[in-house]
Order: sequence, then C-alpha cells, then structure tokens
Amino acid sequence: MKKILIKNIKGLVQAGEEIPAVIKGTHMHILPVIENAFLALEDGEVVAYGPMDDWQGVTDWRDLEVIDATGKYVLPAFVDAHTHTVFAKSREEEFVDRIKGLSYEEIALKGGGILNSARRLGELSEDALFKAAKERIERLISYGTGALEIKSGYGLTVEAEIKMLRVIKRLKEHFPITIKATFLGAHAFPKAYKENQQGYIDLIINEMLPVIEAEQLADYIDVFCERNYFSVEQMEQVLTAGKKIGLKPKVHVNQFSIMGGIQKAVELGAVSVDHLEEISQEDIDALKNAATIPTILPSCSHFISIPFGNARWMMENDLPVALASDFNPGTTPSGNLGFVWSLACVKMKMTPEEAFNALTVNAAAALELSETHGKIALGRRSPVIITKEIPSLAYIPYAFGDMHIERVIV
Ligand SMILES: N=CN[C@@H](CCC(=O)O)C(=O)O
Ligand SMILES: [Zn+2]
Repeated sequence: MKKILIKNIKGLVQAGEEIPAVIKGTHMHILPVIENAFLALEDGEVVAYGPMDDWQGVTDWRDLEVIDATGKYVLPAFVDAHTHTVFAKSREEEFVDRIKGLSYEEIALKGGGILNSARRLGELSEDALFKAAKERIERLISYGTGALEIKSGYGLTVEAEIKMLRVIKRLKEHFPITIKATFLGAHAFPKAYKENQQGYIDLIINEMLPVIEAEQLADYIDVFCERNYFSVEQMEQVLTAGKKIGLKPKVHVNQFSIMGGIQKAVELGAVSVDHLEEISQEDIDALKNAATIPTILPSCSHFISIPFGNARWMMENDLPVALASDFNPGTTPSGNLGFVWSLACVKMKMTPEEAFNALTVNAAAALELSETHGKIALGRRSPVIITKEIPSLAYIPYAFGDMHIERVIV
C-alpha cells in the first residue's frame, strides 16, 4: 500500500465532510481553510486530515512518503466540466484574422471555425488524435485539473464523430483521472447539409446515436444552440433523441445571442448550461430552483473578445456558478484553470473564494461528480494539488501567468 503523509500544510483548503454538493449565491464566498494542517492518504484515499495538533503521529513507517508542506497550500484538484480537448490542429490563422478585425462569427461564415477543425480532423487517424489529446491531458493534469469532460463535435460525419468518441473512450481507459464524454454531433451544420438542416439532424438521430448507444460511447449530449448554428427547436429534437438512449443534456447556449435556449434546456433537464456570455432576467429566472448548473467560460470571452458572463448577477440571484476552460483550438486554446481562476476574479469580479468554489464544488456538480470530486473528505480518492510556497491563497489568481502548483497527487 502506498501511503502519503503531507504535514505542516500552511492551509488545507476545502476539506470537510459538511461541505455541500452545490454552493449557491452568497454562500460561494465561504471557503474553509484549516491552517497548519496534515493530510494522510492511503493508495490515494483520504484516511485522515486536520490541524497538526490533532495528528497522532505515525505508527507504521513502511512505504510511507512524508511531504513537508511548510508554506504551501493543499487543495482539491480543479474539475473542468467543459472542454473540446480532442482536436486535430491549432487555428492560429483565425487568431490573426481576429486581430485584423474579423469577428468569430465572420470567420465561421467564410468557412473557418468549427468546419475548419472538422476538415482537419477527418484527415487524422484515431491513433494520431489519441496521442495528441493524451499529451494535452498530461499538461492539464500538471495545471491542476483532476477530472474533465471532453466533447466530440469536430467530426460532423458519422465516421468522424464516432472516431472522436472512440478516442475519448481510450483516453478514459488510459488516465487515472475521471473523464466524461459528451456527444456534440450538433456542433455545426456540415457544408453538405447547408440547405438540408433536417437531413443532418436525421443523420445524428438515426445514424450516430445508435452506434453511440451500442458502443456506450457517451455520457452526455450537447448542442450548440446559437444563431447560424442550431435553433431551440432543433436543439430540442436532438436532446430528446439523446435522452431516449440515456444521454443527459449539457449544452452550449447564449454565447452570442439570447434565443430561449436556457429555458428549453432547463425544461429538458440539462445538467448544465454553458457559456452564458449573454443572459436575460428570464434566463436567470429559469435557472432559479432548477438543478441545472450555469457554467461560465471566461477564457473564451478573453480570447475572442466577447462579454464575460455576469457571475455577480447570477450569484445575487442565488445561483450556483461553475467555471470551466472550454479548451478548444478556436475560441480557447488554453485549458489552464489557474488562468480561468484569475480571469474570473479580475474580469468577473468574483472573489478568489467564489471562483475556487466555482472551479471545484460547483464544477463537480456540473459533471455529476459531487460524490467523488470538488472537496477533500474522508474516503475520497480524487486528486489533490500541492502548491509552491505562496503568501496566501489569493496569491494564486493574483500572480497570474506564474505556475503555483508544485505537484498534483493523482
Ligand atoms: N461555441 C461553440 N464551440 C466552441 C468553439 C468551437 C470552435 O470554434 O472550434 C466553444 O465552446 O467556444
Ligand atoms: Zn465549448
């Protein structure tokens, strides 16, 4: 048995059996920290923690690794509940086009964007996609990500969507961290179906979903509900078909426009609604008393220069805000949740504590991982982060761009 004792921890963050599975509104500011603490793990499972004064000493030193965390914090790893980590190639030429004045939507309308990624993904083998995604995930873990969701959606043909999902399945098997798969066949209409949108929806429902069901390739179903992409009615068709084979909805809504997608997604029992750069009082009202987690993606706002989600307004309305990276080659070529933490504080005026809850407890809820992730508690095995020596917890989002993580125990 591999035993690890982390002692003299400057601050053990978010440790406690009583920490709730979802943290709403004003409660998001509450973040428990045990000062001068210890944490004991056996084969990754939390077997004891608390103030150093309560530490009983070690009786069995065999196979024990002792880590002295003087001046360092220990945190539950982040949960990334929204990524597109499997993709073929980066898209920096679109980045340059945006610098020159084109918008994301204009680039997409001239054949760039999602269709650009789909063209490139079609050319790559399953093995090549797996290798590239594996390297990305290794990097994400070193940044403190302890569980993540990965979407398909750069295939847009039966063959290529299934290829993506098979890659995600292999990644699940390869990594010790939890990975969940989301089917996003309804990410964009392929060129061949530009004039026959219903034909593509039929392809998703009649050709893709049966293979996904037979091979158990997905946990969730997603639709990009947006002008020039999928309408609310089209989203409803796809989500309803997905639900019939047990896929719960997690959807892209309100990135550029307000179309009623949030209300419909809530009605269909969505686990989360993601993006929300644009939001109305009606949207907020729909989310009150719903189990759906509003998930904001500030790195996307930063990178393509669109508004940041109004987290403060959501919290004032007692909603449980989650944060995720949206890691993808088009709108967010970074899966670094430390940077997301910083952006949430600087641009969305979330306190460091609120943003941390949004990256852990509420993010775990957005991925239905509340039982295992988001906090440190007895019996749990989810990854933990050990920081470098830092003056305070707020220093992490404050000193953006620096790497504050020394080690991630998976
Ligand atoms: N908006 C939809 N999908 C991705 C971007 C896809 C792309 O541009 O490749 C997002 O969440 O930002
Ligand atoms: Zn996305």
